[in-house]
Amino acid sequence: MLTFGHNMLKSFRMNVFSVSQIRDWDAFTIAHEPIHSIDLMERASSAFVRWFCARFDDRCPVIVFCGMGNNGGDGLAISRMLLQKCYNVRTCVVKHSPKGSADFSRNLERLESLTAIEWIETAADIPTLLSPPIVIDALLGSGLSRPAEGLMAEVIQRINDAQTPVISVDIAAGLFADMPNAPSDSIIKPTHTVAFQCPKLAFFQPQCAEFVGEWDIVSIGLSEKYELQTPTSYFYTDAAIIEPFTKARKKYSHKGSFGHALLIGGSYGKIGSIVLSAKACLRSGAGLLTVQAPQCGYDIIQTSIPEAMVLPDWHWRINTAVPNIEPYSAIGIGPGMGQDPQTLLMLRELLTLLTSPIVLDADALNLLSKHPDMLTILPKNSILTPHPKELQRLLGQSWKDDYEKLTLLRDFSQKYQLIVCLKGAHTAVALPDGSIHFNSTGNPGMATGGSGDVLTGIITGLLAQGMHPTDAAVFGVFQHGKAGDRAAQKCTQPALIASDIINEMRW
Ligand SMILES: NC(=O)C1=CN([C@@H]2O[C@H](COP(=O)(O)OP(=O)(O)OC[C@H]3O[C@@H](n4cnc5c(N)ncnc54)[C@H](OP(=O)(O)O)[C@@H]3O)[C@@H](O)[C@H]2O)[C@@H](O)CC1
Ligand SMILES: Nc1ncnc2c1ncn2[C@@H]1O[C@H](COP(=O)(O)OP(=O)(O)O)[C@@H](O)[C@H]1O
Ligand SMILES: [K+]
Repeated sequence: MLTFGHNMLKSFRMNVFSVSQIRDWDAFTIAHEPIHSIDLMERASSAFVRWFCARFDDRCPVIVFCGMGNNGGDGLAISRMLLQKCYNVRTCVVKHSPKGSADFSRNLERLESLTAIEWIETAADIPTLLSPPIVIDALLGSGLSRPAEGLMAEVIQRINDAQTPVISVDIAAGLFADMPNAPSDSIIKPTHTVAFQCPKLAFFQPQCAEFVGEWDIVSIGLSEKYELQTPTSYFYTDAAIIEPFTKARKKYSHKGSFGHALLIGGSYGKIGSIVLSAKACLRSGAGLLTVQAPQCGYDIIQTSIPEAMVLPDWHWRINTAVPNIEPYSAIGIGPGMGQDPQTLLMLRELLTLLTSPIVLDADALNLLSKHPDMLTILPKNSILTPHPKELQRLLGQSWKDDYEKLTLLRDFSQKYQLIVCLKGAHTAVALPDGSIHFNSTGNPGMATGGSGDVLTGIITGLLAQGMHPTDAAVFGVFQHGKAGDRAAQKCTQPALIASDIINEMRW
């Protein structure tokens, strides 16, 4: 009867590899394509140059700072290509090592025949960045083996002090790609990072935000075979996710074909939360929706969402009644619900009745945090949508850095076999198989009361239509952010309110 059922996520995601996997990917491509490493560097550099030239014209003076590893080699090749396109380019190389990598040295020879290289051997050699050029940072890439120190740290500091756009090649110099830096480390603060082939884990960590800036991925044609055969736990959900879910509705489908969702929430003064969830749930395509809310919400919901049915609680201010769950294909609970002891009893009783996954948000999560024994009775693949504070409460502990946060998130999701959507920029969806899926959509305009309630409604609506819980979570998070992006385009980020996200939902 329902449209979706099996997990379609598998073939529509981008892998996020570790540094050592990226190194192996490089080597695999070199061996199997086959291609010489110097030609792969040429491919990477021209991909960067295409990105660059599409955004900055040849009137902008450019200064390329290079190290002596392969990231520096990229920088030298980028300098040559920009010179050949008539850009005004200076190339500075930081002499941090007696000898450069082989491909660095080849590119040095190639560039020296076109222009003079400025060597930085002491702090006195660092050029003054007075009339701000655009800086290209090819100082250090994914091969960073220790924090930048000495002369390298000095160069990084001087670039950061200059008020100028900085574009990092592959990753900002000094930033570890997949482990935490110390707070005192010297790291470039780029306006943009242009990464080769796949994002680095650091790009998704709030603590790395100023060391990443805006980022883009450029393809450099690394082996598809390697990507398919190499296991990873981290994935990036980009626009390709939409493809399998954009099927037209069948001609003779009817409202019964698209499930019946039940949303439980709202309390006196917070009926708006469940109204937002309800509207989003209907817009997600659910065939029917019932909302269970306290008596005080009855008129509000009937008036503001005539499309929804209402199951009023006998209690005026809070939810207390355990619903008959039989008619519903999915249930979402929590927005605006409050944490009254009677509501807790209802939640506990409801959980014992469930046989299929449920969506839990807001106060349902807070009640779970206070009574963690209930976590063990949640059906496998139930979907939790905490923001970081709610996650902290669920875990009963905080984390020392964002990398530890991901480990704790994964352990929690695997321990209880739950899907956990940790909300924020790049919402991280942790699945019971141990994988974590970072979202690509959304914007800071969505940091406004009610945005999360909208997400609960969307995921519940997708689940009600029979979508696999994994797909409902990852796809729902993606579409929620996408609608938020459309809304921000229309009304700007500060003016965006949660209702705008609902109004911009499209499938
Ligand atoms: N597959 C791809 O994506 C492709 C990647 N490519 C490019 O290769 C880059 C990775 O290159 P990479 O491995 O040579 O490393 P890179 O970052 O240049 O630095 C290593 C050098 O720096 C040194 N060093 C380390 N830490 C240091 C520190 N703190 N302070 C000072 N020195 C330090 C280290 O020497 P060590 O002293 O550790 O022996 C070594 O000499 C990658 O980011 C991308 O730009 C493309 O060309 C082709 C396709
Ligand atoms: N800076 C941001 N970038 C992208 N998305 C964001 C950002 N801030 C918040 N969001 C999104 O907005 C929603 C906020 O949810 P939540 O914190 O639960 O808000 P509320 O409780 O007010 O509904 C989440 O889906 C989150 O991913
Ligand atoms: K770099």
